[in-house]
Amino acid sequence: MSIKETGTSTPRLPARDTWRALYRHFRPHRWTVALGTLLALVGAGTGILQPLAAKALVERLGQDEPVGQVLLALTALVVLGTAIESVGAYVLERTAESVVLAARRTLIGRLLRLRLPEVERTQPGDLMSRITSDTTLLRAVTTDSIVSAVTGGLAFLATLVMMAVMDAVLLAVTLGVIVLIGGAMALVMPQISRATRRSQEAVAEISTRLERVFGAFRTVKASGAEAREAAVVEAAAEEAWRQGLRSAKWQAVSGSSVGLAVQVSFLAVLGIGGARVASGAISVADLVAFLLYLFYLTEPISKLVSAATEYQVGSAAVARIEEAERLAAEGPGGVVVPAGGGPATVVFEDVAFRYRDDLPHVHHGVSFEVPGPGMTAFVGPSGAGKTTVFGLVERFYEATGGRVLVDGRDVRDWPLAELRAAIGYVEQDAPVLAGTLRENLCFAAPDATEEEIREVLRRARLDGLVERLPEGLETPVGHRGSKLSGGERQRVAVARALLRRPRLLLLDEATSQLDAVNELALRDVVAEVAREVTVLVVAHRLSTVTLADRIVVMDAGRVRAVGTHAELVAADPLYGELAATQFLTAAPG
Ligand SMILES: Nc1ncnc2c1ncn2[C@@H]1O[C@H](COP(=O)(O)OP(=O)(O)OP(=O)(O)O)[C@@H](O)[C@H]1O
Repeated sequence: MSIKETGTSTPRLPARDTWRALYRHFRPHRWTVALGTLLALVGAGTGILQPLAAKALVERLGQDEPVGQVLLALTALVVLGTAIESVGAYVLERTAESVVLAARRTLIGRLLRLRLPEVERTQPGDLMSRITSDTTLLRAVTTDSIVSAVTGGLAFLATLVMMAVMDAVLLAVTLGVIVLIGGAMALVMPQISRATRRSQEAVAEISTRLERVFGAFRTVKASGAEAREAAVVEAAAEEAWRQGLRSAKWQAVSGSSVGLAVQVSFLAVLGIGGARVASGAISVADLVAFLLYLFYLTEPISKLVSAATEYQVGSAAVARIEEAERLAAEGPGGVVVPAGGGPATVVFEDVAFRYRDDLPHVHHGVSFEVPGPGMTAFVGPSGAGKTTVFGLVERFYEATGGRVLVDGRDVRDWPLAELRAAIGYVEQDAPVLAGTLRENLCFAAPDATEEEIREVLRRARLDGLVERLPEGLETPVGHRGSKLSGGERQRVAVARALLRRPRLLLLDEATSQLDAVNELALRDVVAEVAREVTVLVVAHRLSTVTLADRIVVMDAGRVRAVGTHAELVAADPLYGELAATQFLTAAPG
């Protein structure tokens, strides 16, 4: 698998897998594509009948016979042919759109359920471009190219039969030339696929880079990095352009090779056919008819070549789509109504954990017990593994050793959605999503009533803010809540978690200081909640831990002491040292 943290090079799928993957996208639409193909054939058939009708019309005119009926038939043929062709074109376009929609649906469903470690080793911009850009390349290969292959293939075979009837020797000459030039084209085709793949990777790189810039726009500006970042995005855009040109060049080569095949065949047939006419093997009329058929071959061969070209483009896209679909995802989620019940218990039994196989362990046998309710604070130097505890409780990651128990049940045995429904989680940097304040509050509890929202706003001391905002709860908060202050964002995140009515609240305290009034207010809210609910806080401030019923002191991936503030000040030198600074996050010791 190669959707990497840096670079997005996609491996080429083996030909059999490409076929299988493309067929999977095409299969649900096979009957509509068949209908589209049939309509295209019928449309072409009425086209062939039109000259016959025109001929009949002219003959009747010459013989002074009534032409009303023939004229009517001719008009009907023209109208019918046009109508059938447009219906056929619509059916195919519609199918193409449906193929893209189905591929997008599958990818969206999959990517939104990705496991966290998978997301962390990929680039969001790259994943997004697989949904938006790569899927569109499936359009042609699952519809137009099939119609071209079928209609072109049939016309090609029919013409060959006619040519065989005329003269088998000249047919062999023609086929010889076509096979030669076809062989040369087989070498060109993979170039189109490679260029398309690289072009798509460059497009993904543009998304990735832009995502990085807009994700930290203030920092980009403050660092004066606009020009440097623009240059990198432009370089990716230029690479997409370069690869687009490469693909166009190879497509032009393959397109012109059709003309070349026919021209060379023409000369070969003319030479050999002339000799056969001279020897009396065939007549001049046969030779002329054969040459006419030869030129008639141009269109079907063009269709076959364009089908093969579209296949190459599609195979590049399908490789990138397949790759994203194979990333590890969690089971189906869905909104689970919290089962209710009392405060949860949390137990860590000798938990060992590392984020990746190639990284050192972050937890080396972490053990503690949290009987609900009440507040348990986790303190320790930065990087000690406190936030990681929350990641394991939520089962964003799985322990590599030991057990994590919630309510006495291993988190691996919980239905995931049910486990998470029991938990309210406030991340350290309190993410707020683009959208309105109401959408943010109800994000974890879509069915919350107005009364519940009002109550939670009051508890999180957000009621004043809502009154001040011009559109109240319906005010948009900007990308990542950029229109709110840091403290407001934090309180929105707490309110959101509370609205979920959790049995277990995980609160990762922000390292930045809230203003004194808000800090006290938030502390009171958490203390109040802790009376009924199990609250785990990664604490960075002394004011938080003094309220805690239990403090877990962590250091370098181990629990070094558990106790109350008074007990730990007396018994644990590291805690004593941290507490003396008032601010509980020290540099790793
Ligand atoms: N997603 C991740 N992938 C790889 N390593 C990670 C990841 N998250 C954290 N780490 C590493 O794991 C270690 C523990 O991180 P953790 O966030 O649990 O520390 P912490 O005790 O909460 O620190 P702080 O108080 O600074 O928030 C750190 O060394 C960190 O670099």
